[in-house]
Amino acid sequence: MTVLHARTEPRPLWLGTSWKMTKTLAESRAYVEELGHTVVPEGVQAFLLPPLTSLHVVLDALPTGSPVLVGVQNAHWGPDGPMTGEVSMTQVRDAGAQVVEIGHSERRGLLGETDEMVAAKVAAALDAGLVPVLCVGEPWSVRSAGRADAYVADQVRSALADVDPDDVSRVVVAYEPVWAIGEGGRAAEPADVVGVLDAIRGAVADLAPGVRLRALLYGGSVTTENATDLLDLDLDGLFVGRAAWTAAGFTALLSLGGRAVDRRDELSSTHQPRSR
Ligand SMILES: O=C[C@H](O)COP(=O)(O)O
Repeated sequence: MTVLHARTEPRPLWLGTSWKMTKTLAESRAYVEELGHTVVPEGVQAFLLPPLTSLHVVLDALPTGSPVLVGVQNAHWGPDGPMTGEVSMTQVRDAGAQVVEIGHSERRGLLGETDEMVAAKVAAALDAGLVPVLCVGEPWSVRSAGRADAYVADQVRSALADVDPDDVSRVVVAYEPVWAIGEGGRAAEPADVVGVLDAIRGAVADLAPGVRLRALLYGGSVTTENATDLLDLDLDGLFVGRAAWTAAGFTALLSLGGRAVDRRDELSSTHQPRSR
């Protein structure tokens, strides 16, 4: 069962995709050219996170004035300098990125990214004027032990430890349970998600009383089949992998996002106090 929530103006519904380690330059250009014909529904904030190699192609191929935000899937926390193979937040900003993904579970689990590195990256992203999309989420062992809420709240507290409370409103958090991501993952049921979203909001309230995140998203095996139920939860959007790796897939999800915005707006208007 899902519970529909009114949209609180002017908060948009975010719908974004990371292409992870897929797509050549030609494939990236073809995707964006196809997407170029899509009108992003009003009230939806779309974002694309191509591989770093395709950043420029994506920026070039988007129509002038496109509302789609473009970013990268990772950057280093340090200043420019001797760090072979890495790129800094300043460098990706200079290359045109507006958004940077931080702390995806594939990087934490497979590439040794620690909570400390994640926290340093969030602070560095904000310093560079980027929108950090901070990924958090529990492995199945933690979920099955009934500790998902506490585990994810700890990840959020740790990642935002070095952030000025006022800047918490510039951070997007994506709740992505590790067991829900990628091939072999299974999408979380709405009931799996709500408690963790509340725990994230609770952790943010402890760190920055009265401050709301820029957006709180869900990600992990999102498809056109489950997006509507997920978008009827009290969250600000979805972060999608495979289902948006074609322009047609992303377009279909944007359209579902537009319908979710309409439902939220309708609900808001029916809850307006009557004028006297
Ligand atoms: O970056 C997106 C998430 O990791 C979800 O990926 P997925 O939708 O392919 O499960």
